[in-house]
Amino acid sequence: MKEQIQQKLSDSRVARWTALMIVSFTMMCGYFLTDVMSPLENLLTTKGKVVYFTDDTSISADSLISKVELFAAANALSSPELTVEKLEEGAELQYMETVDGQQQTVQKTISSVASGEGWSSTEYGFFSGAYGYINVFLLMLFFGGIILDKMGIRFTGIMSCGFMFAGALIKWYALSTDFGDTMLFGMNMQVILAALGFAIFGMGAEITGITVSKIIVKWFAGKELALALGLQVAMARIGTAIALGASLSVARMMGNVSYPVLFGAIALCIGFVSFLVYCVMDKKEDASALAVRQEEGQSEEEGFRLADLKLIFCSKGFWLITLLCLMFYAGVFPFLKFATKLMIYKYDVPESFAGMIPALLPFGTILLTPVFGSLYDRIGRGATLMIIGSVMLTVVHVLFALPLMNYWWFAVVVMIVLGIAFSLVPSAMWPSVPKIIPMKQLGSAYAIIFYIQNIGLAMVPVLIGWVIDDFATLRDTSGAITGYNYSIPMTIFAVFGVCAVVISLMLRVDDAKKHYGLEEANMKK
Ligand SMILES: N[C@@H](Cc1c[nH]cn1)C(=O)NCC(=O)O
Repeated sequence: MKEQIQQKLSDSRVARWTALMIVSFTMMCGYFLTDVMSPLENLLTTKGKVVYFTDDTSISADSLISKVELFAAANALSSPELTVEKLEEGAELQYMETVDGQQQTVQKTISSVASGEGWSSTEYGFFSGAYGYINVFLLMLFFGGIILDKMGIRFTGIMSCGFMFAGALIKWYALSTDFGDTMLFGMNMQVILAALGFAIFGMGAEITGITVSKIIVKWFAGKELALALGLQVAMARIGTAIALGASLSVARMMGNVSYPVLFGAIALCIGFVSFLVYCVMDKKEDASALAVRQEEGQSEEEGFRLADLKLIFCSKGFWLITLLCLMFYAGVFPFLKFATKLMIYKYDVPESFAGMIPALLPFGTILLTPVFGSLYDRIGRGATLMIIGSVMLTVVHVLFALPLMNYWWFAVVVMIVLGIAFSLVPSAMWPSVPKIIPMKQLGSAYAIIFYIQNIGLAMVPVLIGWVIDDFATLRDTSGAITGYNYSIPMTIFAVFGVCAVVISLMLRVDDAKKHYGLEEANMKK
């Protein structure tokens, strides 16, 4: 009789790709919630109601009312006695507007009205950075990695999904509640509570992120690892793209910024259930791996010891990857938080389309990240891919900073280039970590990288929000905001790009010396 050879569940193609799809779906829901507020920056930073017209222009309700009344008075028309309540879908209004430097009478029809929250750019920056506050200041990501290596994938994943969901609910509650003028720490209570929710969500999202990375390495090591990591990132980017492309329309349709968050929380609930399904597969994988080890007479896998962290901390290659991650992602994710408003004020894109241009970036990466991942699996050249991506990031931000080519199509082209850069670096960076750090310490290694990365995700939006308020906001003599000059904020993003280029070059040199294998293919022939 032929002897049955024991196999691990992950040796089955169907099983490992199914596991990948399930956990990637959970991550996708998390990424949706991470960026769901980015297209709402203009709405959040406008006070009172915002009126959207059928020609895709928008204006604050107060400013519209005074324009309509001024027009009626100037033309001896009976006063329309317009109030905010009367501004509703379908209403037609006439007033004077400056078109190409000339005063013209315009007639517009309202398509929707949504409530602005009146936040300052500084408050928006504080809120956007909150994603990383608990991770960084309470060292939760660092502990999250240790919990992952000590307590295992199932416990950590369920815990972190729970945090994501709880944080999303708090954020939704804050945005759907009117706190009046209640202030806390010099900021509106709504901003503080929404930031708290986002901080708890961010802790959950990051710990889920390292858990999912470890899951993929567990199922795909020695197989299609970079492709699998690339596909997971690609699915996550679908979440980002939907958030950037659809969030404003949902807020406009429902009349309030809280609804996109509510939809995200519902999606996350489904993502949580899908992670529970994965846990069943994970248990079976562990049982089959144990049976293989027993059959082959191998001893129990050695557990994680705190002392093992020394190996991580002493690796120069690890620190270079970590710093590259900090600089590269500081130039991308925080940029996305401000990109929609950049499109409105620098490239004159109507607000209803403005989110579509940043949404091109994750859409491009959906295809390209797995393509570059598969390239890395088969051909190698990981360090080179990271250098090229970092150079592209720098060029893109320099182009955004320069006061030239302020055409929407140019913004589209530049955003596509950024999409390529944003595919190149992650598809090479994440699969490079297991080449430097062994599996046993991988949870902690990813956690430390994410920890340092989160310092950028937490601080850069705060910095940019403050810079926009103090150095980029253009005002008329009465102090009213007339526009924004994005040169300084975009120069700051370009500096992160330059740092990423220098670090990726150093990584390439270090790889040549220490032979991590970053330039070699991942797949064993
Ligand atoms: N640590 C995450 C950061 C993040 C930001 N938004 C959602 N997650 C990360 O780096 N993920 C890998 C990636 O390339 O998205």
